[in-house]
Amino acid sequence: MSAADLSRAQGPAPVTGPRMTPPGRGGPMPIAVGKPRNAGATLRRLGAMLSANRLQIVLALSFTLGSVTLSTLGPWLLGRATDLVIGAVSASRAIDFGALGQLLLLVGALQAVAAVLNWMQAWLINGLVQNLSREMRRQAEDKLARLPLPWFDRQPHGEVLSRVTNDIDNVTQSLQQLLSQLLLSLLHLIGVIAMMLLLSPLLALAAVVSLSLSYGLARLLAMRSQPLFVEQWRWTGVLNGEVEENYTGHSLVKVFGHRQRARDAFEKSNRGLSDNALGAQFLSGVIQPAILCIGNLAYIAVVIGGALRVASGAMTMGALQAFIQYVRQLNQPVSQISGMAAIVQSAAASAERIFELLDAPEMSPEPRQPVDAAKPLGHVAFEHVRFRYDPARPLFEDVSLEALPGQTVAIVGPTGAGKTTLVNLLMRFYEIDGGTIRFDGIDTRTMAREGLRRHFGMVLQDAWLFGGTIRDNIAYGKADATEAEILEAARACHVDDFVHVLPQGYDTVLDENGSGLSLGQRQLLTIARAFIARPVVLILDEATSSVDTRTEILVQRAMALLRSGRTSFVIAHRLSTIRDADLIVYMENGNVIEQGSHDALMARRGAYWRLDQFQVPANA
Ligand SMILES: Nc1ncnc2c1ncn2[C@@H]1O[C@H](COP(=O)(O)OP(=O)(O)OP(=O)(O)O)[C@@H](O)[C@H]1O
Repeated sequence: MSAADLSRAQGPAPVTGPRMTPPGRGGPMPIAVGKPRNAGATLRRLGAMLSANRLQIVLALSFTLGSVTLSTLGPWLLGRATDLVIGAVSASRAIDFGALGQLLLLVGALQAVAAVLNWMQAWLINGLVQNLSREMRRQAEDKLARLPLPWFDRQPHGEVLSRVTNDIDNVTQSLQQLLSQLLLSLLHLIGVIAMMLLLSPLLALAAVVSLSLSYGLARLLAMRSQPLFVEQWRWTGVLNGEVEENYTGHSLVKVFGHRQRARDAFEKSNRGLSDNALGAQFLSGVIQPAILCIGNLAYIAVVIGGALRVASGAMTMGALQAFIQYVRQLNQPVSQISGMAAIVQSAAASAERIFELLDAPEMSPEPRQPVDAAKPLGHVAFEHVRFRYDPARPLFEDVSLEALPGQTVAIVGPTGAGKTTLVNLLMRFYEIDGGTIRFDGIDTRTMAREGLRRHFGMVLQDAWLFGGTIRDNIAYGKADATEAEILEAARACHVDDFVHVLPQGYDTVLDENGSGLSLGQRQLLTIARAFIARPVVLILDEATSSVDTRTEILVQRAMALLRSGRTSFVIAHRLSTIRDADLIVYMENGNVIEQGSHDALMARRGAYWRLDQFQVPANA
């Protein structure tokens, strides 16, 4: 059995993925996660999740409205101040500095209040979105623990990890932007257009026409650049894959003389990436200058038209000044709103992937009143067990075997025989389709999964360690392990032999690959971990990988000690190590072909005998 089987049960580790740069927009970028299938329904569901904090949303909306209204009044009041000065000068009157001061103070106060309201809405929305993000992570984490292993089999690991990390992250960042900026920009746009219409409907029309032109052009360029961005990220993925493959298989690439082929493939991907990135960046880079250019032309038209209206007395100088300021403010909300479409799409696609995970069918529910063995003895029995991973591919059709308390049962057979599957079913990583598996006479389906698994200890081929000290790695087997127990386990399993020569001893920090320790040492460490847990039933997956002879003897010795006095299932790859097992079960294509003691099976001269003959030279 590989550690992958176990790690599937233990859930994912974080990964990061590429982020996509949409045209003409700064700030956090949406991830290239594809198009949502049903954006409307997904956004409604997101909205329903957000509506749990209705009060915060209403407050944030009110603050935004207040902030935009106050800041939009600024240019108009300044225009009135200008008219006050010009009116006094042209009528050769003294300037009313009192009124002027009041107007300027009012503008300053309005801007200050608007800034405070703006800050408060950002703070509220930040809290709102972070709450949602935390809730989504919590739900995803809970869900992963409830999903059956077959679900994980169908998903690439990276895909699951990406949903829990990148997608939630993307939804959070996008919502943050959407909620704070979209509304602000929309209200700002409405406010500015309303003020312009009030000041001069004719000039307002000219400004709105120019605005529509810039928007149309921006959309056209964005549509052209979009496929190039998609290609850019596709090539980035290909290139990343190649770099990873060539880096991890560096020596193999060289040994098999594939260096030139790897270089050619890399060159192709590298060119694909740079060509598409160049096109995408060029088109998206043109958007801002084009908008700016149209905006400037409109600005000139407004200034000339406005000046003519002032000259004809249809408009005051202050009104023109205010109008020009509003024209200047028009572009920003428009470009922000146009960039939001990409964020909405990206957020909806990510949210859809998260909801897919949250809605995936779960494991069969736990029994209402789970049964457990009061004094577990370790009696395990498979009774006519039927099981298929794939309904169309038969595997276990009628498997029966029994391990009495304290017995060692060795499971042997060619690759793909079903040895790991037997363990998967025993631990209820998968549910059987028929028959019964009993633990101390209790049908395991009537036990809680956690409760059942507590009786088992596993030592797998791929010695699974986690980032932490050697002490932590041993103590992982027992939550409240004392120092004396850790030392006892370490000594019994020959871990102490190599740890006491390490400069940091038991405080030596390992990474999750256990680098710094040999394979044999890592195996000894996992044996010590099982030793300290003192489970009733042991599952040992014998190492096939070669370790040096001395370490192998130590591993064998530690495993033998671990087995003594407890029921053990040993997935054996070398028959020499299981000759003294109480029961040897020979499997092939999911069927138990033979079972009995070594001597009995040898006497039968069947499949086991043939396997033994085949292995003799290796064992000799
Ligand atoms: N998660 C899975 N989904 C679908 N089929 C699977 C899954 N795991 C194993 N199988 C299939 O079930 C059969 C038994 O596999 P299993 O891993 O139990 O064999 P094994 O005897 O442990 O092999 P090995 O000695 O190579 O580890 C194989 O045909 C395998 O392809």
